[in-house]
Amino acid sequence: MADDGMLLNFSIPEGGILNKPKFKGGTWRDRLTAKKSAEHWHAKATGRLAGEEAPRKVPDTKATNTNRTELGVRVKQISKDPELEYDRAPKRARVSGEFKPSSGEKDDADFRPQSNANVTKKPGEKQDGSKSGKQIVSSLFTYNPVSTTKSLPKEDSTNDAPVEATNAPLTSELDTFTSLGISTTLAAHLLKKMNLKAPTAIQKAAITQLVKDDSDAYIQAETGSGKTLAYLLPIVQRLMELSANMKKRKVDDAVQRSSGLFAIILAPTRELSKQIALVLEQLLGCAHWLVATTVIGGEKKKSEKARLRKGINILVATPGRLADHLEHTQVLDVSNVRWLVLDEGDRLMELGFEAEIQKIIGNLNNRMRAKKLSDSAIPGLPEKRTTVLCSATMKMDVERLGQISLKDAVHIRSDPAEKDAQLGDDGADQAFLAPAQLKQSYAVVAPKLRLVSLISYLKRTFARKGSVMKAIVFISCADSVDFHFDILTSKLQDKEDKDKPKEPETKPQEESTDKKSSKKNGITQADPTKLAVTYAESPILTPKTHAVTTYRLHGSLPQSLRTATLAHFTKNNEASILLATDVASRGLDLPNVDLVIEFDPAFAREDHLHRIGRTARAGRDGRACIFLMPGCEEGYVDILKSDRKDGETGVHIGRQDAEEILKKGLITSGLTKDKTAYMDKATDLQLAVERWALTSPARSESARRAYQSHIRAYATHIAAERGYFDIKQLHLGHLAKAFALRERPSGMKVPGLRTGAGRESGRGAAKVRGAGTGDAKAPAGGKSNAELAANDTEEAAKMRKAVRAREKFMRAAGLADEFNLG
Ligand SMILES: Nc1ncnc2c1ncn2[C@@H]1O[C@H](COP(=O)(O)OP(=O)(O)OP(=O)(O)O)[C@@H](O)[C@H]1O
Repeated sequence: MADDGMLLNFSIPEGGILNKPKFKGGTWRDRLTAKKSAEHWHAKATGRLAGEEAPRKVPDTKATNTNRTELGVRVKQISKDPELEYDRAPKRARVSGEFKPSSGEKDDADFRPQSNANVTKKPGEKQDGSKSGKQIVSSLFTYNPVSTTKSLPKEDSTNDAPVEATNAPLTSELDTFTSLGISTTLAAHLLKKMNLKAPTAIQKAAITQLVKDDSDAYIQAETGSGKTLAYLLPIVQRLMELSANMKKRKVDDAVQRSSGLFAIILAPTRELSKQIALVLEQLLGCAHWLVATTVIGGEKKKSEKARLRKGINILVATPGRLADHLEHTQVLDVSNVRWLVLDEGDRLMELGFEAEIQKIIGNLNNRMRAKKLSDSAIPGLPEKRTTVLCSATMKMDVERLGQISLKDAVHIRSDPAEKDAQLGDDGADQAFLAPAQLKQSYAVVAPKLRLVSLISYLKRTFARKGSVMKAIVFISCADSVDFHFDILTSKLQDKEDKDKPKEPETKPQEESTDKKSSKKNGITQADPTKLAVTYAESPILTPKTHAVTTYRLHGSLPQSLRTATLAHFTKNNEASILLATDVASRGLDLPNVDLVIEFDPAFAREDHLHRIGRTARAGRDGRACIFLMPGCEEGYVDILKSDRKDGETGVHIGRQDAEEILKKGLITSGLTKDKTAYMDKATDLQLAVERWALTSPARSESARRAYQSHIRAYATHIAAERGYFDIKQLHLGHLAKAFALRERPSGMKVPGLRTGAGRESGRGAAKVRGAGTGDAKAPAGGKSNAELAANDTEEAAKMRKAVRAREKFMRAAGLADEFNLG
């Protein structure tokens, strides 16, 4: 037998005959190189390198750092298993089979599959993705946090059941304005000129009390219940009576503008003051001898003085401006003032007007006393001044305002049977609720999907002509409003135009592809990236059948522009969306608002109630949807439930998730069988937005600013609600994607996160996020999570203080921006 024919009866272990050597000594780099080299030769020996690639293990997605899926983050994964360890960019995968890298893109790691686990295959697609169908790779849909309320039963099925409106005019034949003590002249005017047939419940209660009694009053009723007329009607009625009496006694012809100032209405903002003045003007149409005006700043004091000099009977004012006039305008005589109304009491206090209000009340008291001593009071004028405090919500500071301004006040509510408003432990009003007919829902949307979900939601909302006329989208800060306005009013390119020369870096930042002015539907279309432009048609939302116009409103816009924008939005009878900060949350009565979207949740429950109260007014229907992120934010649903009269039963709060929103908004033909088509569409949309942001440094900068301001604003949620909106739980890297950013901007100072601590979206952020989950490890920099949390609280408190100081400074400096909250 020849040697070469000898059989050796050895069993070869599966792993090969070469045992994996243990490497000792040297630096970690030497050890790693030696290990890799051994593995290489081992693979060669087993024939893998000859033609096929060694199969890479699919990493355990749970055990890995989710941040590696971030846009622009070079993939680096550390695992205990050396076969899973790699530090190289995996191959680019095609998105929708069409995506090619943009020359302007810095890093495209987000479009690479990190592992097979990240690849969603369509039915019929080959396992290796080499394809018969398209391969969808979307980092938008990977590593998203899981919703904690997904398993809850759907509650919106009962949403269609008709609910009786709680802020509508009364329907009983007995409830007429005249039955409350309003004169037939005034009641006829209400009917004929203002189309108001019957009072609302709060009007019934307030008018009955205030037309016959001089006691102070505290009016509290839900949003959109007609509080403005509840205090204006009795004042006008009483002044008309005074005038009639003077005529009868032949003391004078009647009350006229020179007879004196009888009533002052204070409101926290110029917008609100103007709105009140408008309603008052309409009312005075039947008593033209009574004259009203406003002193609200924003125009020269000289012209305000001139109007005051001519004589007025009713004054609508902001506290800062009135206090100023009381000090410097001699001609302003307040000795006859018998009605003082403090509208939106809690807002007046929040904006720091306590000192001004105290000054005004002190001044009124002094002048009234002096007049009484001089014995020249107008006959028939009440002896005592009536102060009315008006608010939809009742917080600690409203109580404080009540202490300053009211004496033995009567508490007026829509339903006298309702229990008295009580302050909860957190100072929140337990009795205040949203109008019952308002349909509320929440959308659970992961941070990465927020932008595409918002666009999809709006697309769906305005798809059918006439279904929704007006929507307001609340956004936390001015920078973010500007950023979203720019996106919604720009023409996003579906695909990258390879032939188009890249925009030079030096090109003026304001220039955009859709800058030419045009006129459509009476609305001027212009370059929306210019701050002076506050409304423009929205190409991305406009279906074939009708135009959709997007507006923006925030406190950083000049007053004249804000006023003009609101006026235009009010008059626009076509589909329109207002993107706004909380400047639009209080008191504003914008007609025909069908939908309120809280894209960023409000900083406090009261603000949330005021925001959603911009719809479902005076008995009309309305819908409100709040975007919440999976995780702790979902706990906020309990707050939503407590907004409802039927809160205990926990019904009528609809739930939607991103998948549903994207499907409904992006898949227009219901025929598609492809269950993942929405992912394709959403990815394309996200890419289009990112390309749009990359085409100009101005846009990239705007995105970065919006992102930073958003995070800072997030840190200012009130302490009682910070459990739901915990900045330490915020996935900063994922959130960057919602601002069209491919990575989290570096060097950003986030409350609770030191600059540089999270060089990349993953690391620092992950450590801080761990704080909320009891992770005891000290984050980079040696600070404990508790310290970071404390820092966060301090930072947030500092920030709030700074905002208040800024507002105060603006007022004091005569920049007079009482509304500058954006
Ligand atoms: N009696 C009535 N009948 C029908 N509509 C009314 C009546 N009274 C007021 N309205 C309308 O209701 C809307 C809301 O009124 P108003 O702005 O006074 O509400 P509000 O209670 O002050 O709301 P908010 O708390 O949000 O400031 C207005 O458009 C107003 O014209």
